Amino acid sequence: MTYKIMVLNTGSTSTKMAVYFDDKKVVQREFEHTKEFLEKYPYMADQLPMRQELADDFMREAVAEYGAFDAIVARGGILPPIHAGGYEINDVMVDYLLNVCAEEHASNVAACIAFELRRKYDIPHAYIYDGISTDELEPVARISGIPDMPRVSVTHCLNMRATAHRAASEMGRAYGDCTFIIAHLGGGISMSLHKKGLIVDVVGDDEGPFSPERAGGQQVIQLIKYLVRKNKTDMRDKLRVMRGDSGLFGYLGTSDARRVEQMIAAGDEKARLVYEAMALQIAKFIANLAASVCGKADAVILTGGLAHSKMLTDEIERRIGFIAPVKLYPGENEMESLAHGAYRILSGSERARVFRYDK
Ligand SMILES: Nc1ncnc2c1ncn2[C@@H]1O[C@H](COP(=O)(O)OP(=O)(O)OP(=O)(O)O)[C@@H](O)[C@H]1O
Ligand SMILES: CCCC(=O)O
Repeated sequence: MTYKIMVLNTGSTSTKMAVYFDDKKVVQREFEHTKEFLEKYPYMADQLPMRQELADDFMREAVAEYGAFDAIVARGGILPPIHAGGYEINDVMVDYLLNVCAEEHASNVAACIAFELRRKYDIPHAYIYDGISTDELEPVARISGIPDMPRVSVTHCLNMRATAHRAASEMGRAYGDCTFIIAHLGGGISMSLHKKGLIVDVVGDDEGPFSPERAGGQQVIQLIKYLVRKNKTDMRDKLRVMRGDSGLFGYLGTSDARRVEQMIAAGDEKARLVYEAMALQIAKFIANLAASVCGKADAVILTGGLAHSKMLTDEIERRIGFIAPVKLYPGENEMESLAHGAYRILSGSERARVFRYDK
């Protein structure tokens, strides 16, 4: 039997959908949303009807072409801490994402759309997989310094965990036997430490290096003073400082690293300084995770779109090559990772969990 799987990924600048038969991609479509276009939606939830309509159109065409689907799988949003792997999307999860979650993130609407498509097209299952709030931190990694504000794990878990499995398999080893430090270098940057099959420590996108469009970790007192000075009053304004308006974009007016490299090649010294600073910060936070395992890692893995950049990866490797061999897995493979997760659940090698939330 062949499983038909619809994949849905709502990103900050696009809505991507794909049809998979088992673990093979049949077709993918990407709907781009420009920054200017999205400006008219004050909150992420406001984008729901627009993205829902796009997804519905694609779903309708896909059902007409391929018949009924067995599952739809969506990128998980900012949920309370969850386990790695798959969860069945239920009304509790949708209610949390729409009405409880205070943090804006493009992936928050994916599960809501998938739940509705499941109902409308009578699809037996709707899942999220390796959601961004996957949290397997060791107790020692939870201690933040503020007793009633423990560290949480919010990362590009989907790509990093899939990449860790791929690297282990290419090394002829079981994932659970490897220790990897993984850096997802995308529009946002986050990192994770994989040990004995668990993600035991992380560097979140708001505590690590700055990235093409995000601020990364800051000197906290300076940040508080800055937000007050700039009169950033509501949560959305504050979050835009952290995610969207900062990083390469804030300094150089572009979040496209390829453009930044062209600027450097043309002799732009500011672009060179900022790009070098980003590489240095990435290297420092990789070393930060190395401390958690006393430097005993099997590999440092660089993934995400920026891992295509030789200028950047060479500079990172120059600084942290002493920790472990550096492996490159450029790109983000999110659609494939979602589809493969759903396929493993449908074919019985993994089980989907039930999402619960106690108010
Ligand atoms: N060949 C390349 N050389 C240098 N940089 C590249 C290359 N290809 C992509 N990038 C850069 O990678 C970054 C985007 O990475 P990616 O596509 O993984 O991020 P995203 O999906 O937009 O965001 P996120 O990963 O936070 O969800 C951009 O800065 C882009 O310019
Ligand atoms: C760091 C949170 C994951 C994401 O932004 O995609």
